[in-house]
Amino acid sequence: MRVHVADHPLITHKLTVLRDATTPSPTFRALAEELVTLLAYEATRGVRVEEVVVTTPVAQAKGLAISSPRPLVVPILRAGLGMLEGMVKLVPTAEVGFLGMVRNEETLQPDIYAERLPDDLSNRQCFVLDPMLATGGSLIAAIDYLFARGAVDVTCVCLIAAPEGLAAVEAATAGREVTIVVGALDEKLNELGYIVPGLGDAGDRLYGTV
Ligand SMILES: O=P(O)(O)OC[C@H]1O[C@H](OP(=O)(O)OP(=O)(O)O)[C@H](O)[C@@H]1O
Ligand SMILES: O=c1cc[nH]c(=O)[nH]1
Ligand SMILES: [Mg+2]
Repeated sequence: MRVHVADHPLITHKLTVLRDATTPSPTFRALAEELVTLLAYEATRGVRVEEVVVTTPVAQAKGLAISSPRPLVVPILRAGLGMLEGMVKLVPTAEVGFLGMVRNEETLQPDIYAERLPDDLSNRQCFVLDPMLATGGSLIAAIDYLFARGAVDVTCVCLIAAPEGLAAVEAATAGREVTIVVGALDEKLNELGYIVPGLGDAGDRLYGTV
């Protein structure tokens, strides 16, 4: 598994405002979107492309175009939806599929409650969006789901990860083509399974349920 922890002052600055408990939902949503666009730059480093030639007003120029089949972007509902616009801004031709997952707050086990994905993901590059990688249970279930459908490689874009969750994803996906791009690697999980210091419940903060 390849892990890239973003080390850029702009990303850390935006994450700092996001973490602040006094940041209201509208600002939180705007920042989450901006952060994804910055992280997507790194996450799409390995996007499959093919050589093309275009005619400029002066001459022919060799260039690159995203190749077929198009990348598939999969936000994990609910919180991952707050990252979708930022990602498709950068890759407007991507197809979008959805996975709805909720973590049982007592057992911390993920449950898939909705799915809208192409049936066949063979030969597809998938980009999973979920702001929080805590125990890793949700991301592991999402990655397993995509590989079971035929995906060939999965890149996950997260805003904040806990070391415990990252290690769990690494152990569960050994031998498969998985990349994690994350804005910050935090200290630990607390006894409730929340990332410390983290930013609280990303879904609640995005959608104003607290
Ligand atoms: O790594 P894990 O321990 O599995 O936790 C991370 C998951 O928890 C949050 O979703 P949540 O279940 O709160 O659903 P929501 O997005 O609807 O709030 C988050 O968006 C991840 O999907
Ligand atoms: O810290 C956490 C852990 C799981 N889900 C969240 O939204 N935040
Ligand atoms: Mg939540």
